[in-house]
Amino acid sequence: MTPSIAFIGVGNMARAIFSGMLASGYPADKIIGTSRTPEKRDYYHERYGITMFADNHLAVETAEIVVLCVKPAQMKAVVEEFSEEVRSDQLFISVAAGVELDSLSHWLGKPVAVVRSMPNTPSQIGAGMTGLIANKQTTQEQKDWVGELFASVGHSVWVEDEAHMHTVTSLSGSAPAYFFRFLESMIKNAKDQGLDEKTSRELASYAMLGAARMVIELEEPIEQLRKNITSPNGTTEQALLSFDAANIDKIVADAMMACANRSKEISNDFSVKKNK
Ligand SMILES: NC(=O)C1=CN([C@@H]2O[C@H](COP(=O)(O)OP(=O)(O)OC[C@H]3O[C@@H](n4cnc5c(N)ncnc54)[C@H](OP(=O)(O)O)[C@@H]3O)[C@@H](O)[C@H]2O)C=CC1
Ligand SMILES: O=C(O)[C@@H]1CCC=N1
Repeated sequence: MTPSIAFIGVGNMARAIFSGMLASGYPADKIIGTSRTPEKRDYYHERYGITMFADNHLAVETAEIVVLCVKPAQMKAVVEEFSEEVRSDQLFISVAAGVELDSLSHWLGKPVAVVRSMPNTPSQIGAGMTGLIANKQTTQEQKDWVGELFASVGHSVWVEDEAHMHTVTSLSGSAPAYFFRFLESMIKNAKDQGLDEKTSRELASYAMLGAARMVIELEEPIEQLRKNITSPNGTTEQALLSFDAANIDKIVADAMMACANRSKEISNDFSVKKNK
């Protein structure tokens, strides 16, 4: 039987996941969301047909699976507030950056299955990528179910070491924003060169999609795929020389480390272990 699933805190990430689930056939009457804002509750109910509650207690009481989608700084207060309602047969999935399994388990107040995930917003169109790690209370059956849930909105990988979730955040969780930022720069330059916005957007985004599909679908080294485009003394070579002159490896490494380090800071700020 299809389990009922509650999203606590419907914002960008919750919407990306449940709209991907709906598109892949998950019944709307099995999806609950919560928000403190009446207009948002009306909007999500009307737009997606899901049940929207103001009351997190009611959502947790009603659901078999609870997906925690509030901001990291809100997580402790939100979880502790409904912890009385937590049942030991429920499964909790957090999407929050940096918030550790131990902290979530502690705030939930009883031994219960908890999965920490790091999804990304392309889940909204079934093209998500999610990193996952489970606590020891999570059964293989529950892990399989979580795998299926994230498979319905894209792909997922399990990691063994929770420290790797910082890397996952910097590599796939936040990464769509890096690519959007790169596209924004490319489109801006194409417009500066005289092309219109719509044509520039289409050309740049299909080039990005095509490149990503080649990496995924052809089992060739990425370096070789790059070399195949780079004619000696041709046009691409000049662009790549310009990237190298600006030290692209350092630019990317600095950005990814800044992201991963922020994830570590969030972990430290909310860690039950470290703040005992
Ligand atoms: N956006 C992304 O790309 C990704 C985000 N994440 C994680 O997802 C989580 C949410 O991020 P995001 O969706 O971007 O943030 P949003 O601000 O878009 O969504 C959070 C939502 O939580 C709701 N909320 C806050 N407090 C409560 C409460 N007490 N009860 C019910 N609802 C509440 C807010 O709605 P209201 O004020 O109406 O209640 C808000 O819409 C974060 O922990 C983030 O780390 C993870 C991976 C990627
Ligand atoms: O920026 C953030 O904190 C969230 C987590 C990963 C993507 N967005």
